[in-house]
Amino acid sequence: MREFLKRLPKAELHLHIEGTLEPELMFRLAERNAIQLPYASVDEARAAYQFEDLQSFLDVYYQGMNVLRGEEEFFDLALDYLERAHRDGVVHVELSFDPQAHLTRGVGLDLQIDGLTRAMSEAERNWGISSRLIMSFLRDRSPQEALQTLKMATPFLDRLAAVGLDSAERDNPPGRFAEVFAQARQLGLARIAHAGEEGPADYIREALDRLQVCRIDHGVRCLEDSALVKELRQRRIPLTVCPLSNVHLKVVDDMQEHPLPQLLEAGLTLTLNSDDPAYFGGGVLENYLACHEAFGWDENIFIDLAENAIQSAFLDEKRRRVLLERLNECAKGAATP
Ligand SMILES: Nc1ncnc2[nH]cnc12
Ligand SMILES: [Zn+2]
Repeated sequence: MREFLKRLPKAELHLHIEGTLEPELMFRLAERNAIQLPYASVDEARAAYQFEDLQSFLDVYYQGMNVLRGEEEFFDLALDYLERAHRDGVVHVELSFDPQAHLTRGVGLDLQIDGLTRAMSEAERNWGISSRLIMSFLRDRSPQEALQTLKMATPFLDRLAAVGLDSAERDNPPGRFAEVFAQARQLGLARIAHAGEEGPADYIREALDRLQVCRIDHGVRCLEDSALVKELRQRRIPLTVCPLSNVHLKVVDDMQEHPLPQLLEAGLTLTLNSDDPAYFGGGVLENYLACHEAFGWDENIFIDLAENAIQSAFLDEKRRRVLLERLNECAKGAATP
């Protein structure tokens, strides 16, 4: 199955580029910039990646990104990840970044976006992998700061596919960000938001109604509201589910307890993603494999999920057709049901 899942042309729609920072690269970048890390070694850093919930992870995640000081570090981070993704059979990535987490450390938005997009172009040239950039607002900071960040992004709008909303979900409902999402909409940007990861099903509804999002990141708690499930199904709103992340952040006890089979049974448009692969035990391929091991899913289910991701991606129609064609070729070689 690993070989089949590796060959399957996968699109990844939920990926925080800062969450791809492997300890090896963290140490290299720390040395380059003479930064003292709170870990004595790569092994010690990895051993510290034990989380109780989303907040305990975010504390480590924001600390780790301290080594990203200039354009070169953003470039190295993204190129390092895109090469790994390519080796795992990922053909398209939509990578989110958290500009406020860098602006507050004095790193300019131009350096962040230049470094990331330079790596994205190089990855496309080197390995044929396509990618888009999503600018996320931090929901545990003020709506005013999000508005300022959007304003700052005006010169770079042509390099952004969408805006997103992430960070600590509890007690930070999406509605707080209605104004900045309305402005993003007026600027022609698509909108997505994390909702229903740790927060209640109501936050998913609020993201749909007040932020007018076209995709929900996570969304696993939608099952608590059957009317919402019906709406998500009827409107074919994609959920970008990240099973290994949910296990590592104790949203669920283990893979066997993950609600993915119920979400599938409910007829929802699901995609599988890695969220923060450096912290949660692997990339998108490992997430596909974990589902095979936990639920016994066969090739046909993974073909459907891979198709959902390609159909739900911010892709031009020509590239979408190419990827669907590659998926078809791969499916022909798969076992028939
Ligand atoms: N899983 C997650 N939830 C919310 N914000 C995040 N930022 C990085 N990973 C995240
Ligand atoms: Zn996420």
